[in-house]
Amino acid sequence: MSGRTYAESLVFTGGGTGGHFFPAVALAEGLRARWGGPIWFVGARRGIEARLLPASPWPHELLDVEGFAGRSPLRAARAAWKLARAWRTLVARWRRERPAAVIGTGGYGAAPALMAAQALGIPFFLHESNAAPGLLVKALAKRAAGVWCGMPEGAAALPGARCLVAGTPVREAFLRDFRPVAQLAPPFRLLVLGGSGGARAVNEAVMEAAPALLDRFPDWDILHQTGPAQHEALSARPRHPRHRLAPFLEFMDTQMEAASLVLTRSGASTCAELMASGRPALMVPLPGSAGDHQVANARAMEAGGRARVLLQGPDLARDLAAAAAPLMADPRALASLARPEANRAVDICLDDLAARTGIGLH
Ligand SMILES: CC(=O)N[C@H]1[C@@H](OP(=O)(O)OP(=O)(O)OC[C@H]2O[C@@H](n3ccc(=O)[nH]c3=O)[C@H](O)[C@@H]2O)O[C@H](CO)[C@@H](O)[C@@H]1O
Repeated sequence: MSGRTYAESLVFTGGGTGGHFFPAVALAEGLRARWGGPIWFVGARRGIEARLLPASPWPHELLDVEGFAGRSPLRAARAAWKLARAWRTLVARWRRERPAAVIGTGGYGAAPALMAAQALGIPFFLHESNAAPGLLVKALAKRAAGVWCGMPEGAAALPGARCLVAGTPVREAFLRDFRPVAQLAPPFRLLVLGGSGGARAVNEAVMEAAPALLDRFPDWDILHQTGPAQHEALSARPRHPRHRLAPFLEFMDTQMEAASLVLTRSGASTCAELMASGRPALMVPLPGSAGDHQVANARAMEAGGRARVLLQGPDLARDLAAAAAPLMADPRALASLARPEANRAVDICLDDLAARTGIGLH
């Protein structure tokens, strides 16, 4: 994509996980409908974006960078060196081809572009989905032209920044009416999600609990997203004939629409998509996520009457079967946990972008 120029473009940067990449896709899709100028993506060569951007319509650049969190000193030093090299490359290019603004949705892949924008005085915006902001957002928030937060707790954790509570943007496939849960007919579907990378503990627990649950509830089947890394090993194991596995689900909106109940981790994008599609959830937050934000996300869903929360303990398979059984026993009663709410985050963020930069959007 190096034949195209960054000049006057809006650059989206974010990734590593889907939770950091898909909000950028959602904002870019919304922007495309309201602006005729060039749009770019900048991400990491080893993030989820490296798999998804080549098949997308977006011009993009993938940088050789890696994360710092939890690394040994040696690997952290290598990550710092790669970050500096990617930053220098972008600064050199953007001096000649100056973008109009840069929008970062977090993750290590967003660091070089956001830091390059800061160095060159290009206005930049941040989106933080979680209740507890990530490292990069904390480091850059005060210098950002605007910080768009998924939750009020995120804004409260960033004093001195120009925060706006906008919600978490969802892709345009989620900006529509969904068939109400109460209208679904047998076979009812339990959709198991582990976030963009899959969830090892949830996978193990579901493999163990599924046979008895499916025998007990003959009206149900299970579609289980394992994550690409664990798919092959899990596929080789015996399982119930109504238990299907998939490494990654491409059309998450239609998969959610077909589900009567979603058993899931509580990453911010998944929460936003469950709200938009009005699907009831049994949430098993990732233990030990930064600032315990997955527990905060799940509790917020529960407080909104949209989910039950199950904290991961030593016998997750047993706990999960005990929590799922009463929900599966009465699928129509699940409708009381289904509270669809239209997602307006894309427009809220883009209106702020227009107001703060003067970029004309229709
Ligand atoms: C382990 C980890 O670090 N998780 C974090 C990561 O979440 P992670 O990327 O796992 O989770 P999220 O739930 O936020 O987002 C997942 C996204 O991937 C999509 N998807 C997922 C699976 C699939 O098969 N197909 C598909 O399209 C979902 O529809 C959703 O848009 O970023 C989130 C947002 O900062 C955080 O809240 C999570 O704590």
